[in-house]
Amino acid sequence: MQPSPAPSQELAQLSDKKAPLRRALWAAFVYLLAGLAWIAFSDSIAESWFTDPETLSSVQTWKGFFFVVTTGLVLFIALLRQLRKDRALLRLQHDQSQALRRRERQLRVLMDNLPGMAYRCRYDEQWTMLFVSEGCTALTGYEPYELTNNRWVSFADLLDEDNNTRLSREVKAALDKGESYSVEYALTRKDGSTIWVWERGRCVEEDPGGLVLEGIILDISDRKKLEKELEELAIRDSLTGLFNRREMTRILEEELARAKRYQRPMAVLWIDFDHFKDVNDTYGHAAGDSVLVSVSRLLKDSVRSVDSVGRFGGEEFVAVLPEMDVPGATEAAERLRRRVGKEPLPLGKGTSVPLTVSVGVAVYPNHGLTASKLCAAADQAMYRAKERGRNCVALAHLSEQAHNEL
Ligand SMILES: Nc1nc2c(ncn2[C@@H]2O[C@H](COP(=O)(O)OP(=O)(O)OP(=O)(O)O)[C@@H](O)[C@H]2O)c(=O)[nH]1
Repeated sequence: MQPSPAPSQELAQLSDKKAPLRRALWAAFVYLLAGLAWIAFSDSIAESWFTDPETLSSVQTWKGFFFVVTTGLVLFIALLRQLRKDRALLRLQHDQSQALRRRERQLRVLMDNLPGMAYRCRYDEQWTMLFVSEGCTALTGYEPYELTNNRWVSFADLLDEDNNTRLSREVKAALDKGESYSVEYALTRKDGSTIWVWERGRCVEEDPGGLVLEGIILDISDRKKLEKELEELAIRDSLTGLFNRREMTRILEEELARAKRYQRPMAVLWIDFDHFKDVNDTYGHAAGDSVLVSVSRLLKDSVRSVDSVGRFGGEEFVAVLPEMDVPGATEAAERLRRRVGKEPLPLGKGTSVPLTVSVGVAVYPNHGLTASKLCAAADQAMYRAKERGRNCVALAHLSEQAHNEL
C-alpha cells in the first residue's frame, strides 16, 4: 500500500493551484512524445522487417490497432485510478461533513442543556459577545441575538461598576499568567432582578480585532443564598434571631477598637430578666420561649441602628452602644427597662405576662479598657441591680485605671 502523504505535504499540494495544470500538461507531453516516437520509429522498423507491401500494409493496420488499444488501455487505467481517487475523496468529504455535523449537533445539545450560558466574546470594555448559547435567555432574560454584538445591550451593561472592575481585574490577572480565570459576581437580568453567577473561561485565540475569550457562566444564586443563610446561622441565635454570643463578642471587640482609635466612649448594657424561672415554671418552657422572642424584638426596636443587640445565653441579653458616654448609656438602659416593664409580654395563645429586667451598664473607658473587663463590669453591675430589688439600672464601678486618672 502506498503511504499517504504527510498532512503538511497534503496542505502544500492543496494550496498549489497550478498543480493540476502542470500534471495535465505533463501527461499530454508524455502522450505526445510516445505518439510521435511510435509514429517515427514503428513505421521504419516495420518497413525494415516486412518488405512485402501487402504484409507491410496489414502490419501497419495492426500497428494502428495496437496503438489505439494500448493508448486506450493506458487512458482507461489512468481514468479509472483518478475516478476511484475522486470517489474515495468524495466519500471522505461526505463522511467528514457528516461527522462534523454530528459533532456540531452534539455540541449544540450540550451547550443548550448547560445550566448556564456558553460564550465567546471579545476582550474589550463591553465584553462584546460574538456567540452566546441558548442558555442566555434563562440566565440573563435576554435572547441570544439581543446580546450578540451588543445589539440591544452589551454584557458590561449587565454588571455594575464594582462587579465589572472585579471581573476585568480577574480576567487580566489570568491572561497575564496565561491561565484560565474563574470569578463570581452579581449580574442584573433583563427584568431588573439580580443574580449571582460564576464564570470560568480562558483566552483562546487572537483574531484581527484583538483577544477572544471563551467560557461558561453559571447561575449560583441558590448556592450564594445558602452560603448567606449559613453565615447568618453562624452569627445568629436560633430562637430569637438576635446576634449570638460569638458574634456579639466580635462586634464588641470591633467597636472597642474603633472607640480606642477615635478616642470616643462606648457602652455595654447587660440585660437580665427578673424571675424568669417563674415564667417557665408557671406557663411552661414554650411560653418562656415566646417571651424571649418578643422581648428580643422589643430590645432591637428600642436601640439605634448603629447599636447591636445579642443574646449571650439563657435570658441574658447584651447591647453594644457605640459613641455612648455614661449619662447617655444610663439613659438608654433606663429607657429599655421602662419599655420592657411597660407592657405585659405575650406568651402565645393570647395570654401575656408582666416582666421586668435588671440592667448593668459599663462604659469605655470609665469601667474597663478591654472587652472582657467591660463585660465583667456590666455583668457585676447587673447583679447589683438584682440585689437592689430588680427592675432597675446599675452603673459599673470605675475601673482602677479610670479611678486613678479621674
Ligand atoms: N423558655 C426558656 N427558658 C430559658 C432559656 N434559657 C434559659 N431559660 C430559663 O431561664 C431561667 C433562668 O433562671 P435563673 O437563672 O434562676 O434566674 P431568674 O429566674 O430569672 O431569676 P433572677 O435572674 O435572679 O431574677 C431558668 O429557668 C432557665 O431554664 C430558653 O432558651 N428558653
